Amino acid sequence: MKNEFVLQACGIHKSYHKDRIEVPVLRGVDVNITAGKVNALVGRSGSGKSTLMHILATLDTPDTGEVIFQGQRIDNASRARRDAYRNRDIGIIFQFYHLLPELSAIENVLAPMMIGQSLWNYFRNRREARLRAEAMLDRVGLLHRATHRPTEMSGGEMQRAAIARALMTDPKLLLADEPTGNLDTDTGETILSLLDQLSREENLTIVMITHDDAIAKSADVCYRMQDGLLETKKPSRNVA
Ligand SMILES: Nc1ncnc2c1ncn2[C@@H]1O[C@H](COP(=O)(O)OP(=O)(O)OP(=O)(O)O)[C@@H](O)[C@H]1O
Repeated sequence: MKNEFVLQACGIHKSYHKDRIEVPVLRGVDVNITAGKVNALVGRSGSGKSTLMHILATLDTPDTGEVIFQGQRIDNASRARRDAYRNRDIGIIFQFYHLLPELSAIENVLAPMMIGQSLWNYFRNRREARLRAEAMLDRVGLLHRATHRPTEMSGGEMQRAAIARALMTDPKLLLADEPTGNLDTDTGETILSLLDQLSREENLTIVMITHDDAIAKSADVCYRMQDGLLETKKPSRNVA
């Protein structure tokens, strides 16, 4: 089926080396990320979820194996192509938001455009970028906090700002590493519903890493990381 899987990884092996001892983490991971769905990668702490996410984001390279985005290999693509993939094709959000403390919410949303000068080419001019930033803050329900700095926002608001920043280039795919890991249960649920809504309304594919089975079960598709391998795909909402 064309485009059923927006992102695929096959035969991913990854070991770390510490004090000349090999620490195998991924031992042949295969994953097919279903387009337009919320895909959860669940596993206990230390099982290798973040390692896999970094490889999917091309922030790290596998020892062996392939990462394929929209049918094209991305793990061994040129540096320029990998940069474009990270900066435009996908959005990334993290547990601790990674906002710059001295910038307001809207400046944080615009920050990747300021730092990566080439990203300015994505917009015709600064005004267009600013309008897009305002629209994305509005999309995540944070426009009323546009001028607030991170210390003047709640955890949920900071994560909304990070989501708005990730949406700036209209990515196909959002990678989320424990997006609710630093939030209380209720705030976490509102962020999960926002991600769910974005997936359904914008046809955005979401890959969400979590150690929490309850969160994983709320996803459309769930994969479990165990002993360096990813268990077969299951429709999580049907799992007891
Ligand atoms: N740079 C490194 N050098 C050596 N070992 C590492 C390194 N980074 C991670 N590890 C080890 O690799 C394993 C997997 O780490 P990873 O962060 O991918 O797990 P995780 O499932 O995301 O865990 P958590 O849910 O606690 O964040 C862990 O046992 C960790 O100690």
